[in-house]
Amino acid sequence: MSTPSLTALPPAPGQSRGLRSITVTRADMDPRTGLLDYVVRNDAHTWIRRGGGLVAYGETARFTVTGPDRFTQAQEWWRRELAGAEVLDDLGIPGTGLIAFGSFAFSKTSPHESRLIVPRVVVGCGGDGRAWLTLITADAEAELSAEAAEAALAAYLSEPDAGRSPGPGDRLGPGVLSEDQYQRAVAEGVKHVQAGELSKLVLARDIVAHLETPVATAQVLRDLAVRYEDCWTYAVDGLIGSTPEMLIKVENNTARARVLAGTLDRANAPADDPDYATRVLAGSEKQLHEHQIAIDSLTETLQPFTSSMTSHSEPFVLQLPNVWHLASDVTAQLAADDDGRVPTSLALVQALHPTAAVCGTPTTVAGALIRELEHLQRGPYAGPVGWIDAGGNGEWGIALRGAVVETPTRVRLYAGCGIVEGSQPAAELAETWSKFRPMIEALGLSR
Ligand SMILES: C=C(O[C@@H]1C=C(C(=O)O)C=C[C@H]1O)C(=O)O
Repeated sequence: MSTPSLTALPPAPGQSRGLRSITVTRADMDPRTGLLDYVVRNDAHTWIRRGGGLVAYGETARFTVTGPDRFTQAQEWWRRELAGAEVLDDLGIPGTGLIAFGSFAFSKTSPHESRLIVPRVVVGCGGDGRAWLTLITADAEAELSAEAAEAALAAYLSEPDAGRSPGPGDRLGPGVLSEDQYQRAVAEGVKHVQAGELSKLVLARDIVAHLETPVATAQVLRDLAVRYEDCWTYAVDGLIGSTPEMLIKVENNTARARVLAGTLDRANAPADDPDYATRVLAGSEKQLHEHQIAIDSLTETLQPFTSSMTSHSEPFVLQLPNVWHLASDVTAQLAADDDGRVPTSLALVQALHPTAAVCGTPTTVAGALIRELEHLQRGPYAGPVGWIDAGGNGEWGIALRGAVVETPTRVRLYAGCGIVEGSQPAAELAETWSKFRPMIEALGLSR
Protein backbone atom coordinates (compact mmCIF):
# COMPACT_ATOMS: atom_id res chain seq x y z
CA MET A 1 0.00 0.00 0.00
CA SER A 2 1.20 3.54 -0.71
CA THR A 3 1.63 6.00 2.10
CA PRO A 4 1.39 9.77 1.92
CA SER A 5 4.74 11.33 1.12
CA LEU A 6 6.08 12.95 4.23
CA THR A 7 9.81 12.59 3.92
CA ALA A 8 11.52 13.80 7.05
CA LEU A 9 13.88 16.79 6.68
CA PRO A 10 16.70 17.67 9.08
CA PRO A 11 15.69 20.13 11.84
CA ALA A 12 16.14 23.84 11.10
CA PRO A 13 17.57 26.27 13.67
CA GLY A 14 14.94 27.24 16.23
CA GLN A 15 12.82 24.20 15.56
CA SER A 16 11.83 21.94 18.45
CA ARG A 17 14.19 18.98 18.34
CA GLY A 18 13.37 15.40 18.72
CA LEU A 19 9.67 14.99 19.23
CA ARG A 20 8.96 11.79 21.12
CA SER A 21 5.61 10.07 21.35
CA ILE A 22 3.90 6.96 22.60
CA THR A 23 0.48 5.74 21.50
CA VAL A 24 -1.27 3.08 23.54
CA THR A 25 -4.51 1.24 22.99
CA ARG A 26 -7.37 1.97 25.38
CA ALA A 27 -10.66 0.20 25.99
CA ASP A 28 -13.03 0.57 23.02
CA MET A 29 -15.47 3.43 23.36
CA ASP A 30 -18.76 4.41 21.85
CA PRO A 31 -17.53 7.50 20.03
CA ARG A 32 -20.99 9.08 20.03
CA THR A 33 -20.84 9.39 23.78
CA GLY A 34 -17.39 8.32 24.97
CA LEU A 35 -15.35 10.96 23.19
CA LEU A 36 -17.66 13.69 24.50
CA ASP A 37 -16.57 12.86 28.05
CA TYR A 38 -13.19 14.29 27.08
CA VAL A 39 -14.54 17.59 25.74
CA VAL A 40 -14.38 19.17 29.18
CA ARG A 41 -11.72 21.83 28.80
CA ASN A 42 -12.19 25.10 26.94
CA ASP A 43 -8.62 24.93 25.61
CA ALA A 44 -8.90 21.42 24.10
CA HIS A 45 -8.24 20.92 20.40
CA THR A 46 -11.13 18.97 19.02
CA TRP A 47 -12.14 17.07 15.92
CA ILE A 48 -15.26 14.97 16.36
CA ARG A 49 -17.78 13.33 14.12
CA ARG A 50 -19.95 10.39 14.98
CA GLY A 51 -17.84 7.37 14.50
CA GLY A 52 -14.63 8.93 15.63
CA GLY A 53 -12.40 11.80 16.37
CA LEU A 54 -9.59 13.33 18.36
CA VAL A 55 -9.58 15.43 21.51
CA ALA A 56 -6.23 16.89 22.49
CA TYR A 57 -4.77 18.94 25.31
CA GLY A 58 -1.69 21.03 25.86
CA GLU A 59 0.99 22.01 23.42
CA THR A 60 4.36 20.51 22.59
CA ALA A 61 5.20 22.53 19.49
CA ARG A 62 3.66 25.27 17.37
CA PHE A 63 4.28 26.84 13.98
CA THR A 64 2.65 30.06 12.80
CA VAL A 65 2.82 31.65 9.37
CA THR A 66 1.08 34.21 7.17
CA GLY A 67 1.07 34.78 3.43
CA PRO A 68 0.72 32.93 0.16
CA ASP A 69 3.27 30.24 1.14
CA ARG A 70 1.52 29.31 4.36
CA PHE A 71 0.71 25.77 3.23
CA THR A 72 4.17 25.04 1.84
CA GLN A 73 5.87 26.41 4.93
CA ALA A 74 3.61 24.49 7.26
CA GLN A 75 4.37 21.25 5.42
CA GLU A 76 8.06 21.94 5.56
CA TRP A 77 7.90 22.67 9.29
CA TRP A 78 5.94 19.47 9.90
CA ARG A 79 8.47 17.45 7.93
CA ARG A 80 11.27 18.92 10.00
CA GLU A 81 9.42 18.24 13.25
CA LEU A 82 9.16 14.61 12.21
CA ALA A 83 12.88 14.34 11.57
CA GLY A 84 14.52 12.18 14.14
CA ALA A 85 11.29 11.74 16.04
CA GLU A 86 11.00 8.75 18.34
CA VAL A 87 7.59 7.18 17.86
CA LEU A 88 6.18 4.25 19.79
CA ASP A 89 2.84 3.33 18.31
CA ASP A 90 0.84 0.17 19.06
CA LEU A 91 -1.78 0.87 16.44
CA GLY A 92 -0.24 2.62 13.44
CA ILE A 93 -3.54 3.81 12.01
CA PRO A 94 -4.51 7.30 10.75
CA GLY A 95 -4.53 9.69 13.72
CA THR A 96 -2.20 7.69 15.97
CA GLY A 97 1.43 8.61 16.60
CA LEU A 98 2.53 12.19 16.08
CA ILE A 99 -0.18 14.58 14.99
CA ALA A 100 -0.69 18.29 14.55
CA PHE A 101 -3.95 20.22 14.62
CA GLY A 102 -4.15 23.13 12.22
CA SER A 103 -6.11 26.11 11.08
CA PHE A 104 -5.27 28.23 8.04
CA ALA A 105 -6.29 31.75 7.11
CA PHE A 106 -8.78 31.93 4.24
CA SER A 107 -6.77 34.54 2.37
CA LYS A 108 -3.15 34.63 1.31
CA THR A 109 -3.17 38.36 2.17
CA SER A 110 -4.67 37.86 5.65
CA PRO A 111 -2.70 39.10 8.67
CA HIS A 112 -4.30 36.25 10.60
CA GLU A 113 -1.75 33.60 11.55
CA SER A 114 -2.21 30.14 10.13
CA ARG A 115 -0.98 27.54 12.60
CA LEU A 116 -0.03 23.96 13.24
CA ILE A 117 -0.06 22.85 16.86
CA VAL A 118 1.38 19.59 18.16
CA PRO A 119 -0.56 18.78 21.33
CA ARG A 120 0.80 17.02 24.40
CA VAL A 121 -1.94 14.46 24.95
CA VAL A 122 -4.41 13.08 22.40
CA VAL A 123 -7.41 10.85 23.04
CA GLY A 124 -8.51 9.25 19.79
CA CYS A 125 -11.30 7.01 18.64
CA GLY A 126 -11.61 5.41 15.22
CA GLY A 127 -14.86 4.85 13.37
CA ASP A 128 -14.86 1.26 14.61
CA GLY A 129 -14.74 2.33 18.27
CA ARG A 130 -11.03 1.51 18.67
CA ALA A 131 -9.64 4.01 21.14
CA TRP A 132 -6.13 5.18 21.87
CA LEU A 133 -4.10 7.63 23.89
CA THR A 134 -1.00 9.45 22.66
CA LEU A 135 1.53 11.35 24.73
CA ILE A 136 3.87 13.72 22.87
CA THR A 137 6.90 15.41 24.36
CA ALA A 138 10.02 17.28 23.25
CA ASP A 139 11.79 16.33 26.49
CA ALA A 140 14.55 13.82 25.82
CA GLU A 141 14.35 12.60 29.42
CA ALA A 142 10.57 12.17 29.70
CA GLU A 143 9.28 8.67 30.34
CA LEU A 144 7.34 7.19 27.43
CA SER A 145 4.97 4.65 28.91
CA ALA A 146 1.27 3.92 29.15
CA GLU A 147 1.40 5.03 32.80
CA ALA A 148 3.00 8.37 31.90
CA ALA A 149 0.40 8.95 29.17
CA GLU A 150 -2.50 8.10 31.52
CA ALA A 151 -1.07 10.35 34.22
CA ALA A 152 -0.74 13.28 31.80
CA LEU A 153 -4.32 12.76 30.62
CA ALA A 154 -5.61 12.50 34.19
CA ALA A 155 -3.91 15.80 35.04
CA TYR A 156 -5.76 17.58 32.21
CA LEU A 157 -9.06 15.94 33.09
CA SER A 158 -8.71 16.87 36.74
CA GLU A 159 -9.22 20.51 35.78
CA PRO A 160 -12.41 20.60 33.73
CA ASP A 161 -14.05 23.91 32.85
CA ALA A 162 -17.53 24.66 34.11
CA GLY A 163 -20.46 25.25 31.78
CA ARG A 164 -22.40 28.49 31.80
CA SER A 165 -26.05 29.50 31.78
CA PRO A 166 -27.21 32.24 29.44
CA GLY A 167 -27.60 35.60 31.20
CA PRO A 168 -29.98 38.50 30.54
CA GLY A 169 -27.01 40.59 29.40
CA ASP A 170 -26.00 38.19 26.60
CA ARG A 171 -26.70 39.77 23.25
CA LEU A 172 -25.98 39.55 19.55
CA GLY A 173 -24.59 42.65 17.90
CA PRO A 174 -23.80 43.59 14.32
CA GLY A 175 -20.46 42.82 12.74
CA VAL A 176 -18.53 44.83 10.19
CA LEU A 177 -21.45 45.24 7.77
CA SER A 178 -25.04 46.01 8.74
CA GLU A 179 -27.76 43.83 7.24
CA ASP A 180 -28.52 46.58 4.70
CA GLN A 181 -24.89 46.91 3.73
CA TYR A 182 -24.61 43.15 3.27
CA GLN A 183 -27.65 43.13 0.99
CA ARG A 184 -26.13 45.96 -1.04
CA ALA A 185 -22.89 43.95 -1.32
CA VAL A 186 -24.90 40.96 -2.57
CA ALA A 187 -26.72 43.14 -5.13
CA GLU A 188 -23.36 44.47 -6.27
CA GLY A 189 -22.01 40.91 -6.54
CA VAL A 190 -25.00 39.84 -8.65
CA LYS A 191 -24.25 42.71 -11.07
CA HIS A 192 -20.70 41.41 -11.57
CA VAL A 193 -22.07 37.93 -12.25
CA GLN A 194 -24.62 39.34 -14.70
CA ALA A 195 -21.85 41.28 -16.42
CA GLY A 196 -20.18 37.93 -17.12
CA GLU A 197 -17.06 38.58 -15.03
CA LEU A 198 -17.62 35.42 -13.00
CA SER A 199 -20.20 32.69 -12.54
CA LYS A 200 -20.22 32.44 -8.75
CA LEU A 201 -19.11 34.56 -5.84
CA VAL A 202 -19.32 33.75 -2.12
CA LEU A 203 -20.01 36.72 0.13
CA ALA A 204 -19.87 36.42 3.90
CA ARG A 205 -20.70 38.58 6.89
CA ASP A 206 -20.11 38.47 10.62
CA ILE A 207 -22.11 39.10 13.79
CA VAL A 208 -20.80 39.36 17.33
CA ALA A 209 -21.99 37.58 20.47
CA HIS A 210 -21.38 39.63 23.60
CA LEU A 211 -21.64 37.44 26.68
CA GLU A 212 -22.13 38.39 30.29
CA THR A 213 -19.86 35.59 31.51
CA PRO A 214 -16.92 33.88 29.77
CA VAL A 215 -17.82 31.55 26.92
CA ALA A 216 -17.83 27.85 27.86
CA THR A 217 -16.20 26.50 24.72
CA ALA A 218 -16.32 22.85 25.80
CA GLN A 219 -20.05 23.09 26.48
CA VAL A 220 -20.60 24.73 23.07
CA LEU A 221 -18.63 21.96 21.35
CA ARG A 222 -20.48 19.15 23.13
CA ASP A 223 -23.77 20.73 22.12
CA LEU A 224 -22.67 21.03 18.49
CA ALA A 225 -21.22 17.51 18.35
CA VAL A 226 -24.43 15.97 19.67
CA ARG A 227 -26.83 17.99 17.51
CA TYR A 228 -24.77 18.16 14.33
CA GLU A 229 -23.60 14.57 14.20
CA ASP A 230 -23.23 14.59 10.40
CA CYS A 231 -20.84 17.53 10.71
CA TRP A 232 -17.24 17.69 11.87
CA THR A 233 -17.08 19.58 15.16
CA TYR A 234 -13.80 21.42 15.45
CA ALA A 235 -11.85 23.54 17.90
CA VAL A 236 -8.36 24.81 17.23
CA ASP A 237 -7.05 27.68 19.32
CA GLY A 238 -10.33 29.57 19.72
CA LEU A 239 -11.69 28.75 16.26
CA ILE A 240 -14.79 26.65 16.97
CA GLY A 241 -17.71 25.28 15.03
CA SER A 242 -19.30 22.33 13.33
CA THR A 243 -18.75 22.15 9.60
CA PRO A 244 -20.78 20.10 7.15
CA GLU A 245 -18.12 20.43 4.44
CA MET A 246 -15.05 18.18 4.12
CA LEU A 247 -12.36 19.80 1.99
CA ILE A 248 -10.22 16.67 1.95
CA LYS A 249 -9.66 13.58 4.02
CA VAL A 250 -6.69 11.32 3.31
CA GLU A 251 -6.61 7.80 4.66
CA ASN A 252 -3.61 5.92 3.24
CA ASN A 253 -4.10 6.19 -0.50
CA THR A 254 -7.75 7.21 -0.55
CA ALA A 255 -8.95 10.81 -0.55
CA ARG A 256 -12.49 11.89 0.17
CA ALA A 257 -14.30 15.20 -0.05
CA ARG A 258 -17.84 16.36 0.64
CA VAL A 259 -18.84 19.29 -1.51
CA LEU A 260 -21.83 21.42 -0.60
CA ALA A 261 -23.59 24.20 -2.42
CA GLY A 262 -27.27 24.89 -2.43
CA THR A 263 -28.96 25.65 0.87
CA LEU A 264 -32.54 25.61 2.13
CA ASP A 265 -33.58 26.83 5.58
CA ARG A 266 -35.50 24.22 7.55
CA ALA A 267 -37.07 26.84 9.83
CA ASN A 268 -39.71 27.86 7.27
CA ALA A 269 -40.32 24.40 5.82
CA PRO A 270 -43.93 23.20 5.60
CA ALA A 271 -44.42 20.37 8.13
CA ASP A 272 -46.76 18.37 5.88
CA ASP A 273 -44.64 18.25 2.75
CA PRO A 274 -42.04 15.45 2.93
CA ASP A 275 -40.75 16.16 -0.60
CA TYR A 276 -40.21 19.86 0.04
CA ALA A 277 -36.39 19.77 0.27
CA THR A 278 -35.93 17.47 -2.69
CA ARG A 279 -38.30 19.51 -4.83
CA VAL A 280 -36.98 22.93 -3.90
CA LEU A 281 -33.27 22.05 -3.86
CA ALA A 282 -32.77 19.18 -6.28
CA GLY A 283 -35.51 20.57 -8.53
CA SER A 284 -34.07 24.06 -8.77
CA GLU A 285 -31.98 25.05 -11.78
CA LYS A 286 -30.27 27.80 -9.75
CA GLN A 287 -29.29 25.45 -6.92
CA LEU A 288 -28.13 22.68 -9.27
CA HIS A 289 -26.09 25.17 -11.27
CA GLU A 290 -24.44 26.52 -8.12
CA HIS A 291 -23.72 22.98 -6.98
CA GLN A 292 -22.24 21.93 -10.32
CA ILE A 293 -19.81 24.85 -10.22
CA ALA A 294 -18.58 23.71 -6.81
CA ILE A 295 -18.19 20.05 -7.87
CA ASP A 296 -16.37 20.92 -11.10
CA SER A 297 -13.92 23.14 -9.26
CA LEU A 298 -13.05 20.38 -6.79
CA THR A 299 -12.78 17.49 -9.23
CA GLU A 300 -10.74 19.45 -11.78
CA THR A 301 -8.20 20.42 -9.13
CA LEU A 302 -8.05 16.99 -7.51
CA GLN A 303 -7.83 15.08 -10.78
CA PRO A 304 -4.03 15.42 -11.38
CA PHE A 305 -3.34 13.82 -7.99
CA THR A 306 -5.50 10.78 -8.59
CA SER A 307 -5.53 7.52 -10.52
CA SER A 308 -9.32 7.25 -10.33
CA MET A 309 -12.17 9.28 -8.95
CA THR A 310 -15.85 8.61 -8.33
CA SER A 311 -18.76 10.81 -7.40
CA HIS A 312 -22.50 10.38 -7.76
CA SER A 313 -23.97 11.77 -10.94
CA GLU A 314 -26.65 13.59 -8.92
CA PRO A 315 -26.17 15.44 -5.65
CA PHE A 316 -28.07 14.20 -2.60
CA VAL A 317 -29.99 16.25 -0.03
CA LEU A 318 -28.06 16.45 3.24
CA GLN A 319 -30.38 17.15 6.17
CA LEU A 320 -28.89 19.07 9.09
CA PRO A 321 -30.88 20.39 12.06
CA ASN A 322 -30.82 23.95 10.65
CA VAL A 323 -30.73 23.58 6.85
CA TRP A 324 -30.78 21.20 3.93
CA HIS A 325 -27.87 21.25 1.50
CA LEU A 326 -27.24 19.83 -1.91
CA ALA A 327 -24.23 17.61 -1.29
CA SER A 328 -21.87 15.41 -3.30
CA ASP A 329 -19.30 12.99 -1.96
CA VAL A 330 -16.16 12.45 -4.00
CA THR A 331 -13.81 9.50 -3.47
CA ALA A 332 -10.45 9.30 -5.23
CA GLN A 333 -7.58 6.87 -5.31
CA LEU A 334 -4.39 8.91 -5.00
CA ALA A 335 -1.72 8.36 -7.63
CA ALA A 336 1.64 7.26 -6.23
CA ASP A 337 4.94 8.81 -7.40
CA ASP A 338 7.96 6.73 -8.45
CA ASP A 339 8.79 6.10 -4.79
CA GLY A 340 5.28 4.80 -4.14
CA ARG A 341 4.26 7.90 -2.21
CA VAL A 342 0.93 9.69 -2.52
CA PRO A 343 0.35 13.38 -1.70
CA THR A 344 -0.27 14.29 1.93
CA SER A 345 -3.54 15.74 3.15
CA LEU A 346 -1.88 19.16 3.49
CA ALA A 347 -0.50 19.05 -0.04
CA LEU A 348 -4.05 18.46 -1.27
CA VAL A 349 -5.39 21.25 0.96
CA GLN A 350 -2.86 23.56 -0.64
CA ALA A 351 -4.05 22.59 -4.12
CA LEU A 352 -7.77 22.73 -3.34
CA HIS A 353 -8.17 25.81 -1.17
CA PRO A 354 -10.12 27.99 -1.80
CA THR A 355 -12.87 26.01 -3.50
CA ALA A 356 -15.80 27.57 -5.33
CA ALA A 357 -17.94 26.66 -2.29
CA VAL A 358 -16.33 29.42 -0.25
CA CYS A 359 -14.72 31.73 -2.83
CA GLY A 360 -16.25 31.50 -6.29
CA THR A 361 -15.37 30.89 -9.91
CA PRO A 362 -12.99 31.93 -11.36
CA THR A 363 -11.06 32.00 -8.09
CA THR A 364 -8.96 35.11 -8.72
CA VAL A 365 -11.88 37.24 -9.90
CA ALA A 366 -13.99 36.07 -6.95
CA GLY A 367 -11.14 36.62 -4.48
CA ALA A 368 -10.66 40.23 -5.62
CA LEU A 369 -14.40 40.93 -5.40
CA ILE A 370 -14.59 39.41 -1.92
CA ARG A 371 -11.90 41.85 -0.78
CA GLU A 372 -13.74 44.75 -2.43
CA LEU A 373 -17.31 43.98 -1.37
CA GLU A 374 -17.13 42.08 1.93
CA HIS A 375 -15.17 44.59 4.06
CA LEU A 376 -14.53 41.66 6.37
CA GLN A 377 -11.30 40.09 7.57
CA ARG A 378 -12.30 36.46 7.15
CA GLY A 379 -9.37 35.36 9.31
CA PRO A 380 -9.64 31.55 9.64
CA TYR A 381 -13.33 31.51 8.60
CA ALA A 382 -13.77 29.42 5.44
CA GLY A 383 -10.15 28.34 5.68
CA PRO A 384 -8.99 24.75 6.19
CA VAL A 385 -9.22 23.37 9.74
CA GLY A 386 -8.26 19.88 10.85
CA TRP A 387 -5.31 17.64 11.58
CA ILE A 388 -2.42 15.79 9.95
CA ASP A 389 -0.42 12.81 11.19
CA ALA A 390 3.17 11.78 10.57
CA GLY A 391 2.19 9.69 7.56
CA GLY A 392 0.42 12.65 5.95
CA ASN A 393 -3.05 11.25 6.63
CA GLY A 394 -5.49 13.80 7.90
CA GLU A 395 -8.87 15.43 7.76
CA TRP A 396 -9.31 19.05 6.73
CA GLY A 397 -12.75 20.57 6.87
CA ILE A 398 -13.72 24.03 5.71
CA ALA A 399 -14.14 26.22 8.80
CA LEU A 400 -17.83 27.06 8.35
CA ARG A 401 -20.75 27.36 10.79
CA GLY A 402 -18.24 28.56 13.29
CA ALA A 403 -16.88 31.41 15.29
CA VAL A 404 -13.72 32.89 16.69
CA VAL A 405 -13.47 33.42 20.43
CA GLU A 406 -11.89 36.89 20.40
CA THR A 407 -12.03 37.51 24.15
CA PRO A 408 -13.64 35.37 26.88
CA THR A 409 -16.88 37.33 26.45
CA ARG A 410 -16.77 38.25 22.75
CA VAL A 411 -17.33 35.66 20.03
CA ARG A 412 -17.45 36.53 16.34
CA LEU A 413 -19.68 34.39 14.11
CA TYR A 414 -19.30 34.12 10.33
CA ALA A 415 -21.58 32.95 7.53
CA GLY A 416 -21.62 33.34 3.78
CA CYS A 417 -23.64 32.48 0.70
CA GLY A 418 -22.93 31.56 -2.87
CA ILE A 419 -24.10 34.36 -5.17
CA VAL A 420 -25.09 33.43 -8.71
CA GLU A 421 -27.05 35.21 -11.41
CA GLY A 422 -30.50 34.80 -9.87
CA SER A 423 -29.54 35.53 -6.25
CA GLN A 424 -31.85 37.82 -4.23
CA PRO A 425 -30.18 39.94 -1.51
CA ALA A 426 -32.99 39.42 1.03
CA ALA A 427 -32.92 35.64 0.53
CA GLU A 428 -29.13 35.53 0.91
CA LEU A 429 -29.35 37.60 4.10
CA ALA A 430 -31.92 35.15 5.47
CA GLU A 431 -29.63 32.28 4.49
CA THR A 432 -26.78 33.75 6.55
CA TRP A 433 -29.12 33.68 9.57
CA SER A 434 -29.86 30.00 8.98
CA LYS A 435 -26.10 29.34 8.89
CA PHE A 436 -25.46 31.35 12.07
CA ARG A 437 -28.14 29.37 13.89
CA PRO A 438 -26.06 26.35 15.06
CA MET A 439 -23.57 28.64 16.78
CA ILE A 440 -26.16 31.11 18.09
CA GLU A 441 -28.06 28.23 19.72
CA ALA A 442 -24.96 26.50 21.04
CA LEU A 443 -23.95 29.77 22.71
CA GLY A 444 -27.37 29.87 24.38
CA LEU A 445 -28.47 32.96 22.48
CA SER A 446 -31.41 33.68 20.27
CA ARG A 447 -31.71 36.08 17.40
C1 LIG B 1 -20.13 29.88 2.93
C2 LIG B 1 -20.84 29.05 3.69
O1 LIG B 1 -21.38 27.89 3.20
C3 LIG B 1 -21.14 27.47 1.89
C4 LIG B 1 -22.14 28.00 0.95
C5 LIG B 1 -23.27 27.27 0.65
C6 LIG B 1 -24.35 27.87 -0.23
O2 LIG B 1 -24.20 29.02 -0.64
O3 LIG B 1 -25.37 27.21 -0.50
C7 LIG B 1 -23.44 25.97 1.15
C8 LIG B 1 -22.47 25.38 1.86
C9 LIG B 1 -21.14 25.96 1.93
O4 LIG B 1 -20.39 25.51 0.85
C10 LIG B 1 -21.06 29.27 5.14
O5 LIG B 1 -21.65 28.41 5.79
O6 LIG B 1 -20.61 30.30 5.66
